Amino acid sequence: MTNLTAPSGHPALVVQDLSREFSNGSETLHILQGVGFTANTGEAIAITGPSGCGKSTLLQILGVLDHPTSGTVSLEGEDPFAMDVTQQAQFRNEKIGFIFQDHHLLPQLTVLENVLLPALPHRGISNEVRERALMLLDQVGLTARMDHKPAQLSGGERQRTAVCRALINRPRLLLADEPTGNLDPATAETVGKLLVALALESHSILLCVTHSEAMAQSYPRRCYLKAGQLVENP
Ligand SMILES: Nc1ncnc2c1ncn2[C@@H]1O[C@H](COP(=O)(O)OP(=O)(O)OP(=O)(O)O)[C@@H](O)[C@H]1O
Repeated sequence: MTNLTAPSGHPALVVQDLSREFSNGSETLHILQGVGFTANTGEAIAITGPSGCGKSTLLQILGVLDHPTSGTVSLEGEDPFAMDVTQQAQFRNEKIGFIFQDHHLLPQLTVLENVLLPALPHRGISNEVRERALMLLDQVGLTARMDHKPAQLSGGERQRTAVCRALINRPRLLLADEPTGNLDPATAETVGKLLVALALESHSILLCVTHSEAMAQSYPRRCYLKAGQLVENP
């Protein structure tokens, strides 16, 4: 399914037969129905599909913020759903980066402090971590803004900060849910390109849910979620 292989010869991310059901009173909603795919380090995959088909649900499961009804997920050989909640929290913090439609920055912290935040429980704020934060901020053009608070930034600047924050720990898996959905088309294109470039440079797997056909077309690999199934390169 993929061209690249991880050093071990196994795909870095293996998703098998993933299902998710929700109970709404007497009704059972079958949202994901046997989703399976593999991805390797350095891959960027766009995920599209109709509203309500389960795109966010899939990202929530892969980000260990939700759990599957059945099926398995393996990231670099680790199964997060075989872990207890403390191990899951550590796994999430160390291995996964998130970018949402809304920036979710903490308003009382500066841009730099927001970017450094995920490193605190993981590695602490060493010189190396601080240098990485400064390097990321430089790459997204926010060096001059690093002491500003989120309220002082534009929407695009806030999302660029969120991209840096998601990448500070060099996550193995970067999950982006409509990351440019609140931005105007030109800013969306800029932020979208930065996201892909920085994810690849950080050797992450990027999974990006988008409603933007233009953004999806710019990805080397595209998947479509429909009727609970994930289809490659529609
Ligand atoms: N906790 C829950 N309980 C019951 N139903 C849920 C729950 N979470 C999600 N759903 C349902 O699962 C379906 C898929 O939701 P999801 O948010 O994953 O879709 P989506 O493809 O991301 O949609 P959109 O493109 O509109 O954001 C929806 O019908 C939603 O109502």
